[in-house]
Amino acid sequence: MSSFLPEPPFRHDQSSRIGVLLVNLGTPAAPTSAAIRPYLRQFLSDPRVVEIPKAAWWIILNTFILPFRPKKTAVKYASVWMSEGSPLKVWTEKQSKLVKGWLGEQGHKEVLVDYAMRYGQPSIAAQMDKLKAAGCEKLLILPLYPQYSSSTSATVVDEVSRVMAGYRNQPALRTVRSFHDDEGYIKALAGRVREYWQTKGRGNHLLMSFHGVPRYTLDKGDPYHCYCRKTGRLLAEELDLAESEYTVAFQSRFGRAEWLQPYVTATLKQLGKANTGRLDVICPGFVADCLETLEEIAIEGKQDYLQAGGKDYHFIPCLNDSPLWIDALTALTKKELSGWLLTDNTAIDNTQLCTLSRAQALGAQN
Ligand SMILES: C=CC1=C(C)c2cc3[nH]c(cc4nc(cc5[nH]c(cc1n2)c(C)c5CCC(=O)O)C(CCC(=O)O)=C4C)c(C)c3C=C
Ligand SMILES: [Fe+2]
Ligand SMILES: [Fe+2]
Repeated sequence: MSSFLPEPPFRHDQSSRIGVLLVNLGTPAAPTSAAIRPYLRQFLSDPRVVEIPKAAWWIILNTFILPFRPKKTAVKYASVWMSEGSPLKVWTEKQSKLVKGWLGEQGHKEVLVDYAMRYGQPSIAAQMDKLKAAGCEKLLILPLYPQYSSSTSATVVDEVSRVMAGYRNQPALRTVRSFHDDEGYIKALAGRVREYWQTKGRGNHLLMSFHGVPRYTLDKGDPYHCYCRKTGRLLAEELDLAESEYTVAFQSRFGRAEWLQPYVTATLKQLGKANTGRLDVICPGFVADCLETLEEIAIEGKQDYLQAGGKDYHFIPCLNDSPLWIDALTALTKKELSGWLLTDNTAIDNTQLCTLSRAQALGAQN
């Protein structure tokens, strides 16, 4: 028997559309251990995320992590939960609505934009099905991780490929690999910092905190570390910062293995002890605020810094729905859709010119 899914009958009257799927990591449906456990199980069972032999990891996960971690994390999630839900979901959903609206305003009504989560809901499979059912024969997958890594963007592509493999009527597919040095993204980050400085004053030092990954992934050729460093350098250049005015560090270490260094906790203690005075902190690797920025950096990070002797600590919010970022994300989407958009000038003009001159030529013959 065929393993390919049945498709609805081909519709001759439906015009072809383009689907854009923004994909973020995922988040539990509620700040409770009951909701966190299945989310963590799915997330931490991904071999791209934890590269330990399957059987050994299964025992560790089910004996030492899943029975305890959800309860501890629930308290942290509760401290940052918004009235509309998890911050990661709230901001990601808003970003997809804004990009759809801004593309529509620019005349690209054939483009449908939605979002999915790699772990939890809405799933990549459900959202790809939805876009396909709405007539999308072309699909752009945009993982909302500026810095490519095997544990982020690649696992999104794995899941998209798995879903594609079940389709009889596959859409054309494009994926965005990394946008760590995209001009619009860097300018949006710089704009976020400048806007903060204008309203709240400016600190003596800027800490750029990126999510960490295990050190062995760098040794095995994952470019994530280099991409984070490059984003940091470009942001510093855009803000005219000297090397002594900023630090790049890595947060959210998980487990006992070595992760990318310097660790953010050690850096905060060092900066606090060194009489830095006021410290500003931004998380450029997260385009939406989430547990890791609002709890780990804005709350815990502040405690670490002040306890070490730091005087004043300011967390600069992530890009979220800032207009410069929505502009950048819309521009990035359009760049990646180049040649697909109906109003793509070069493509349309060429066809029209060609059709016109051919029609004229035929007209001249008759
Ligand atoms: C921004 C990129 C991210 C990378 C790289 C990343 C790697 C990575 N993460 C873990 C373990 C956990 N991460 C958790 C939360 C979390 N991680 C990211 C992003 C990256 N992770 C985000 C956006 C979030 C927040 C989700 C939210 O709901 O707000 C968690 C869950 C929280 C907790 O229990 O601490 C874990 C666990 C590993 C092992 C890893 C390795 C490559
Ligand atoms: Fe590097
Ligand atoms: Fe993480």
